[in-house]
Amino acid sequence: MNPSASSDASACVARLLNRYSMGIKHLVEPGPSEVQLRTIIEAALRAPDHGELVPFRFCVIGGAARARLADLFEASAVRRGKSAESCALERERALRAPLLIAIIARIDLYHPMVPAHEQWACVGGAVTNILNAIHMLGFAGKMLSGEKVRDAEIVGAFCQPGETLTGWISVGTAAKQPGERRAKPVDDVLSFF
Ligand SMILES: Cc1cc2nc3c(=O)[nH]c(=O)nc-3n(C[C@H](O)[C@H](O)[C@H](O)COP(=O)(O)O)c2cc1C
Repeated sequence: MNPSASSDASACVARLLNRYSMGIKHLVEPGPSEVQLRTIIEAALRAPDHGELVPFRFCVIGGAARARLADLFEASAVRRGKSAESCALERERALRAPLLIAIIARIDLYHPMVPAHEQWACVGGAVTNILNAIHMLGFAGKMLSGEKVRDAEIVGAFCQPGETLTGWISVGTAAKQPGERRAKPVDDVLSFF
């Protein structure tokens, strides 16, 4: 550790190492306030962004707007021939958490300097920063996508031409402790050149 790092900074990193996704059925009120939401989006904007392209934008669905999203999710499941049970579950995916953040990628496939994979890396960084900020503010969340991100009607509700609907981060307060997680050893991914 850098000797100039404060004990506060160490505590922050320790907290980051405890970040986990929480299933939507365990996300309850309260969700973040508007001020907290803006902080969360500021964190997203700190993702490493080659060329400062900001290859993403966000659309928040909270309160009564979730019912409109539930209608969209359900109609998509019906179109895909899902069972009544699956269709009901799709409604729940929109209604359970206090708030959802749609992640909309804006990838410039023909950018002369920044290839698409670098822009996607930035989108991933934004998603991670959102999840970390949610966690650091005492909330919990989970990113979900599924087949419906490719449903033309749902895509049309969120995206302009050329944009990609990446999924939704559900956000709320965790109603339970996280379950046991599979260990991911550092040595499996770390080498020195
Ligand atoms: C773009 C993206 C889409 C995802 N879509 C789904 C999904 O549709 N269903 C799912 O179970 N997990 C999905 N995940 C994974 C979960 O959000 C979560 O990361 C995973 O369950 C591991 O949990 P952890 O974040 O606690 O490590 C997605 C993750 C990302 C980044």
